[in-house]
Amino acid sequence: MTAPIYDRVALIGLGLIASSMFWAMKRAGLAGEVTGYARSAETRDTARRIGLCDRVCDSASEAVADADLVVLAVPVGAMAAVAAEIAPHLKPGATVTDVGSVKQSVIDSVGPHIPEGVFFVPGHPLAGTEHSGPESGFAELFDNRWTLLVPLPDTAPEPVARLRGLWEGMGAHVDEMDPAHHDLVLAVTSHTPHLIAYTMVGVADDLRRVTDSEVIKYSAAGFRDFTRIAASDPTMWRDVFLTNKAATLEILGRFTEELFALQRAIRTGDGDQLFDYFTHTRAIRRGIIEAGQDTDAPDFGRVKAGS
Ligand SMILES: NC(=O)c1ccc[n+]([C@@H]2O[C@H](COP(=O)([O-])OP(=O)(O)OC[C@H]3O[C@@H](n4cnc5c(N)ncnc54)[C@H](O)[C@@H]3O)[C@@H](O)[C@H]2O)c1
Ligand SMILES: O=C(O)C(=O)C[C@]1(C(=O)O)C=C[C@@H](O)C=C1
Repeated sequence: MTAPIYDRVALIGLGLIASSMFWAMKRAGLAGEVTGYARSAETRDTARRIGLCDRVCDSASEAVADADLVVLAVPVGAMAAVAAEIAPHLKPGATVTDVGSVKQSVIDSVGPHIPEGVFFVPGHPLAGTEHSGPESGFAELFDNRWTLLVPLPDTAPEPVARLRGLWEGMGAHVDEMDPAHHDLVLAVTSHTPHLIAYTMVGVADDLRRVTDSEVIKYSAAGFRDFTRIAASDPTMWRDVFLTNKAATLEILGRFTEELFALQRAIRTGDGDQLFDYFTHTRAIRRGIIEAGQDTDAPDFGRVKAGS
């Protein structure tokens, strides 16, 4: 057990990420008292029942009063309203952070509500599952995963370093990034892949009458992964695409160009083009594993051994 990094932490929104943070903070003794608030009474009741948070409050203002760290863990589209609601109740010297999947829009919509004397350090843990709600969290979610902090240029270093310490204590590796770069990188690695998964599952569903239930019965690993991802929370993902519009449209444009090129290769029977393309992408995957950037990968040992 380490000494607490923050005496009082307030979690606003009690879903997958907030509940995982609570269990991870408790695991390592990183916070004194943790208060929590969620909009629905049902979620607050569930939180009380499962011991999520030391104190579940019936208003956001009560939860943040006297907190040294306030974590906004609601869908990106709800961040601004929550920030406006808590702003008058924040303690001078406190830090407000968020865990939203998009950063520029959170900075633009939350930033103006943060009072003078309160620090705002946006963040994003690159870890999640397709599950949501207060019962979906677990202490190990952030272990060995990245969290990106996106501090504003004029933020003092101390609150950033302290928040970094919290994430490291919860098991994460931490890096800093500027918001535009964050949003572009995530459009490639997370947002567009989710859209592709949603689309592929939609296509399979359209064909349901033709394929009967075979799509599910004979589901190969690739499609099963798509269905898992496509089960993710609709509110969260609606907000991601509405708020990271430019970057996802840019990546989708490039994606469809590549897709059309492959479609043409299939139609014209250009096996060389298909083979070269797949050889190239296989090399990218192997490069990631050889660089030790995905040690969780099941094929880590095999690729390392050169098979
Ligand atoms: N799920 C993931 O994989 C993942 C990963 C990293 C970051 N994120 C981001 O973390 C944030 C939370 O995601 P999650 O997966 O924990 O979601 P979740 O759906 O599990 O939980 C969201 C919580 O916010 C509450 N809420 C919604 N609107 C609210 C409002 N206006 N006021 C107060 N509470 C409100 C909900 O009731 C719920 O308790 C999102 O911004 C998301 O983009 C999610
Ligand atoms: O593992 C999953 O289920 C996720 O989708 C997690 C995931 C991702 O795309 O990697 C989803 C959204 C986030 O903002 C961060 C992580």
